[in-house]
Amino acid sequence: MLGHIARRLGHQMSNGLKGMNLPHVLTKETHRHLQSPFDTICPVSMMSLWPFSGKPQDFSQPNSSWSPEMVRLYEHYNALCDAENENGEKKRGPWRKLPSYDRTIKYATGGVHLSKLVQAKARLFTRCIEEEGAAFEYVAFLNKVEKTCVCVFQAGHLLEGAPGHLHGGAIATMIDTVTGTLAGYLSGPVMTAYLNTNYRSPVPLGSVLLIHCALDRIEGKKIFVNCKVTSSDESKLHTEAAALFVSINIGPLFGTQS
Ligand SMILES: CCCCCCCCCCCCCC(=O)SCCNC(=O)CCNC(=O)[C@H](O)C(C)(C)COP(=O)(O)OP(=O)(O)OC[C@H]1O[C@@H](n2cnc3c(N)ncnc32)[C@H](O)[C@@H]1OP(=O)(O)O
Repeated sequence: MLGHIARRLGHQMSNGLKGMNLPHVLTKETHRHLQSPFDTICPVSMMSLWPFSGKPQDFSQPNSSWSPEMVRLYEHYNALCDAENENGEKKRGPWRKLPSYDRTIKYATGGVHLSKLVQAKARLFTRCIEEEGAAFEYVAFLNKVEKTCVCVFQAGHLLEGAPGHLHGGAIATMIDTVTGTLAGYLSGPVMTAYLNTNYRSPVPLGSVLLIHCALDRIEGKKIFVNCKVTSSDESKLHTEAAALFVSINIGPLFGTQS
């Protein structure tokens, strides 16, 4: 969720801080890191790099643990990120590959709840196991035109629930992550209000899955997103979900009142 805040703030920066009173939203330390020149419009993929002080590692790149099926699907969706115009020139396609880091905003205070030590050690849940291939290997692609997001997910051996099969909580975690990512890209900072999950068929550990999410509707502060988890060839339905996200004021997350 904080990743969305970073992107949202990056967006606000590139739009001349319209409607956002930064001194009230950000801590002094965070504010110090906003000195980088963000007055030019940045593509979404670049915005998400901000406000890290160094270049963070993008964990949604292929590594040696990715199965041939995982790599094939990655390449398939990656190819959709580029399109050609009528002159055969390359232009941006409707899809964007979303980068994925192991933490959210480095300088967020975490409100009043987190000690400095906890803040320094905080890691995004889905990226907290360092061994490649052991847990959540995934890459997500966003289609802003269609308001959809697809994630290619390889379920590692540390995610066992029923013997030899993927834990339902791990599936829900990925659904929350991908639906939350879509809601966040469409509406800015959000929190999950509910995530209704129906498990239709078990997932063998090591499987490669497709997680398809689509915007259902937006009603004021509420963003409704549907999701389907299928086998990589889409022939088998594993899980269905419906999620509600509510737009939030990020002030309290940064330790300010509003
Ligand atoms: C994929 C790779 C990329 C990875 C990138 C990294 C990102 C990872 C992304 C990970 C993502 C992970 C993300 C996470 O895991 S977020 C962590 C899990 N979620 C939480 O902890 C949220 C806790 N709850 C809250 O904070 C509040 O209750 C929220 C913010 C949700 C609502 O606040 P609040 O209560 O103050 O709301 P309101 O009074 O303004 O009401 C607004 C409207 O909403 C309706 N409503 C509210 N609740 C519900 C409900 N349960 N069912 C049905 N409706 C509900 C309500 O009736 C009203 O409707 P209306 O009367 O206006 O019609």
